[in-house]
Amino acid sequence: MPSRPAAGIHGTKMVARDVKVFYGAKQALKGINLEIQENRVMALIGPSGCGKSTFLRCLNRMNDTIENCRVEGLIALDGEDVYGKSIDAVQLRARVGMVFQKPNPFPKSIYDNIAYGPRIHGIASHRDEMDEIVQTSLKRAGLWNEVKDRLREPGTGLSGGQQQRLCIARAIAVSPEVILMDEPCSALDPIATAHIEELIDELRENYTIVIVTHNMQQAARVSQKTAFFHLGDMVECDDTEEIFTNPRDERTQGYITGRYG
Ligand SMILES: Nc1ncnc2c1ncn2[C@@H]1O[C@H](COP(=O)(O)OP(=O)(O)OP(=O)(O)O)[C@@H](O)[C@H]1O
Repeated sequence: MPSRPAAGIHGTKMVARDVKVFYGAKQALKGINLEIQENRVMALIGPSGCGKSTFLRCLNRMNDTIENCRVEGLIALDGEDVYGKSIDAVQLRARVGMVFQKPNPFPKSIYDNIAYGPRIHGIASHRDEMDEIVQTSLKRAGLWNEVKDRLREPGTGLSGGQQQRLCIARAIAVSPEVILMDEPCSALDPIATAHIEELIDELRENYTIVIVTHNMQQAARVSQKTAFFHLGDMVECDDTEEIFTNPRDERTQGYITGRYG
């Protein structure tokens, strides 16, 4: 296996500058500045309600779908403002895919769950090409061997852990550059969780990953960078090891030692 690139040589994939988010009159994010490096996993941690999911949803404009939500500031992908007028949110979400807390396969076959995105984005023109995409996506998500003989069966018939890997395969099928994961293991048992964590580690060779997690061990296991959020602020962001062994801010220290949150 080729050795992983050393820390520090990863380019910046996404940037947040002074990002503020409001739900009606209530401010949920107070001016977030963050850089997300490519081919790395960034974990977003912090007490419930601090704004982790809100921030994650800014990165692929999922907040657009929430009626009273307003976003200010800059979010850039490869230097381009994702809220810019020329950016189509559907195309953006193909580049910045998302996996949710609860596995949410479509009520379709395993095959069609994967083929759905490539179909609507016109990615495959022939059946053979689509078969190839389905197979590659399921392989990358570590699910192929378990489902290759039942591709026409419903995705909802899989176990929870398999369904989550199906959702990851579905995200991968449209060749995203960034994958956002919002507590992807919280509905899974420890074995399925270990499987997803291994997968995340493999996926970072090809994708940039941002994961929200409440599980501190998980953040420590899967991420190279960690950002700690508190009451709508991003308090500190550093190498994961540094955050967990030598945090600079006492709020981070309080959270990782379990004093609150
Ligand atoms: N759709 C919404 N409408 C109104 N307020 C919202 C909405 N979504 C989130 N909020 C509020 O914004 C703040 C941040 O919420 P968010 O879900 O981003 O936090 P979080 O850190 O992801 O929390 P958790 O860890 O509990 O999932 C909270 O005060 C929450 O109540």
